[in-house]
Amino acid sequence: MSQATMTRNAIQIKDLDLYYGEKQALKKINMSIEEKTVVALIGPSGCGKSTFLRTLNRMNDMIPGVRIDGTITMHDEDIYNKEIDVEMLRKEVGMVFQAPNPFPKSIYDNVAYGPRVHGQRNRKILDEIVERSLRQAALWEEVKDRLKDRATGLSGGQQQRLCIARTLAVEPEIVLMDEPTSALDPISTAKIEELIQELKQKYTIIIVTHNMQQAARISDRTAFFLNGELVEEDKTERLFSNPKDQRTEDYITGRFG
Ligand SMILES: Nc1ncnc2c1ncn2[C@@H]1O[C@H](COP(=O)(O)OP(=O)(O)OP(=O)(O)O)[C@@H](O)[C@H]1O
Repeated sequence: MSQATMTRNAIQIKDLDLYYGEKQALKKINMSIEEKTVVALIGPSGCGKSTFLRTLNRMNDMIPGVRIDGTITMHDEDIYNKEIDVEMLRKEVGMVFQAPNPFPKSIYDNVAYGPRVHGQRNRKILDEIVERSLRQAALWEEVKDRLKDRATGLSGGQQQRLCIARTLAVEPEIVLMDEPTSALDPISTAKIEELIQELKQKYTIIIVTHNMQQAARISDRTAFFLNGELVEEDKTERLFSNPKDQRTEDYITGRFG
């Protein structure tokens, strides 16, 4: 097989069940996610999209009463294995949240935060990481002359790109995004969507979105969730033009949701 056609899974999910106490929020989810693709998770409110996203870097571990069965494999290792270092996992699988949440620090310190936590103290290397990450997040030109300014003074869209830069600074393999544009205006949303297209050359991106048009615009594959089940997962174009399951068809044509 030639290099160009060789694909590798970034992460593989097998028979995943998740319970919040008695309530089952994810039911036997099976999915393989290829590296360097954009995967959109869609479905009506409460269907389990965010819960599923959070299982991929063990963010649900922090919620009391959560029980998880099944396996999630990255590099041939189950990320729920007791020996896994969860901090390292979250470096490999970064996350960007719905509302931009920069730390009340300078722009520079926000981006340098992760590398510093992981032991990087060399100023020159930190400078390089900060510039590279801000460039990757398409924010460098806008902030290069005010890196010492407080991040909270940036616009919402700039703050969200800063949060993306902060995630990229530790060189993750996978970036999880939970409705990253829902708090942004249309221009900022367009910038983030464009950025996601750039980022997939280097990263695997898994994004929860309420917006089907957004899923259709930016993702290679789309997964439709309903009541904790993964109903259908396919190439985005195919899922929207020729869904296999009646429930997917009903959802994408707006019969419920
Ligand atoms: N911390 C929690 N404790 C108990 N139940 C929860 C918790 N978080 C989510 N749930 C429940 O799990 C189900 C799935 O929720 P989840 O937030 O994953 O759905 P979602 O598809 O992301 O919804 P939305 O689009 O509204 O964000 C819902 O029934 C929700 O009430």
